[in-house]
Amino acid sequence: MQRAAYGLAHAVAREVKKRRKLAGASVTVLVGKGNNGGDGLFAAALLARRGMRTTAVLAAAEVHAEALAAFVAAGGRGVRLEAANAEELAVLCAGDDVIIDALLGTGARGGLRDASAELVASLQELRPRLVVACDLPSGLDANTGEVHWPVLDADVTVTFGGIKAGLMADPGEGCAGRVERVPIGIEKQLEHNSPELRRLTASDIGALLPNPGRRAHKYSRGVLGVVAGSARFAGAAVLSVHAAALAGSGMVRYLGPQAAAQLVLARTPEALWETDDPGRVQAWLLGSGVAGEEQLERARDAGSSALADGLPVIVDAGALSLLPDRCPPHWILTPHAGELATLLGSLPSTGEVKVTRDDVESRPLHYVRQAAEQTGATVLLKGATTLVSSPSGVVFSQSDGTAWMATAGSGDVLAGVLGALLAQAAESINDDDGAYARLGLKLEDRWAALAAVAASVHGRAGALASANFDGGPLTASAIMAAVPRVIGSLNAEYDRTRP
Ligand SMILES: NC(=O)C1=CN([C@@H]2O[C@H](COP(=O)(O)OP(=O)(O)OC[C@H]3O[C@@H](n4cnc5c(N)ncnc54)[C@H](OP(=O)(O)O)[C@@H]3O)[C@@H](O)[C@H]2O)[C@@H](O)CC1
Ligand SMILES: [K+]
Repeated sequence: MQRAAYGLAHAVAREVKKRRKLAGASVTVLVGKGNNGGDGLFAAALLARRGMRTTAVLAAAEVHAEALAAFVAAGGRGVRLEAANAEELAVLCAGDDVIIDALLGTGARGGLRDASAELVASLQELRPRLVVACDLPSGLDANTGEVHWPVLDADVTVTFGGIKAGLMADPGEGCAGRVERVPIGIEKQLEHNSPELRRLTASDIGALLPNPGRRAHKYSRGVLGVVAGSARFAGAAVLSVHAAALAGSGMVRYLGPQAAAQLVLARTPEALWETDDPGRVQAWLLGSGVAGEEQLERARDAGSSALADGLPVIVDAGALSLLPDRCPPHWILTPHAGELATLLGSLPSTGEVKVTRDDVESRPLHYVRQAAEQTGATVLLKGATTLVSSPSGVVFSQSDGTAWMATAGSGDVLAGVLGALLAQAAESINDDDGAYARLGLKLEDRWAALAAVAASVHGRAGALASANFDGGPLTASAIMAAVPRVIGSLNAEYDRTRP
């Protein structure tokens, strides 16, 4: 607990010092009855000793006794929270330089109640200057990222030991701000619990990105077949094919109506337009912008032959209605929340329960796992945080992008990037015993890991492109244009640092 409190106090002091002098700055810690409140009080005691004006709002009749004694001994002032003073205290706290949220931690059942809920709801409206959450924002489920409102949005979350799953899945991650981990000596124990939710780091991604060998030629580099776009949504074909070319496929074969093909070839003269049997491909991308019977039929045919030949397939947008009864794990579905709700509703195994877009958005981790389990496919659920579930239940979470990436065509670019990686990795992924094994990835979870690599490359490309415009807005084309540089720098960084 002392290590946790020290780490928390250190982070709070650093954040305050970015804005003003520490001595004389005001901090209020919101204290619940458990050890989370204890961490908050010990941290506040350390901050009091560094000259901050410290107040503790005690939200329970009994709080961590030893921590309260340390806090009082350091000169801190305690105020008891009651229904009658919740609003008034909210106004007072909102004027502070920083608030520490130590109401509920990993021992919480459900969300904030009564006066605590009232205090936090009012505070959230008053938009405090700086909020640091102790371990996790109170009201978050540490294991799922599900949220019991109200929650006080944190600027920084200082979390102890391992990064909880609930800080890597929305809507929880969206409340946590920047997450910082403080090691407290229990990390070795955590490593032995099989990690069910993983986030790949830049060096993991560098290790998994396909790299052409010297003897590579365009066929060995991975040929991607694409059934995307339609007369109405031709842009999806243009974007997905071009993104696939930029992300390193050896060749892209496009199948679709002439009008869309002309636009595809105008943007990507390297692509081939196939009017009948497309010949050899290593992987398929089906569905982005696909509409109308003729193009759906092409997607259906390509899907059937891929299934027969054991080829990996990305199933996006329009093709999500064409799934076989059971998909293999090397079929990667790429829905957004609304499409996932529709997909779940269409599966006989879901039964009578109606799943809505809102349901998926409030419990993305739950539903992405459910979809992977029910379909047998790997499922990539797009969002600010992208979750990829392997049918085994192992989930990857990547959150490398910017909010500007929620723009038309962004998903088509992701599908193209994933297609390129899949085509390049298809022939080696099952017998690769190096990179994947070194990261402790089981054979069955490799497709999910590769999809997470694509999500991260896409996110990083968006972040880089936006940074090029000083953090400004993006088009899908701008995201796409940054993809080669992101892949290049991840590879270069990995080469510099690899073991
Ligand atoms: N684990 C570790 O190794 C380390 C843990 N550390 C720290 O400990 C924290 C976990 O502490 P914790 O277990 O005491 O849980 P925490 O959330 O503070 O209190 C829960 C208490 O509140 C109650 N309660 C429950 N739900 C409620 C609700 N909705 N509304 C109101 N009350 C509610 C419930 O009591 P009950 O109602 O059951 O009597 C329960 O006793 C963790 O987040 C981290 O900060 C670190 O110091 C380092 C090492
Ligand atoms: K907390």
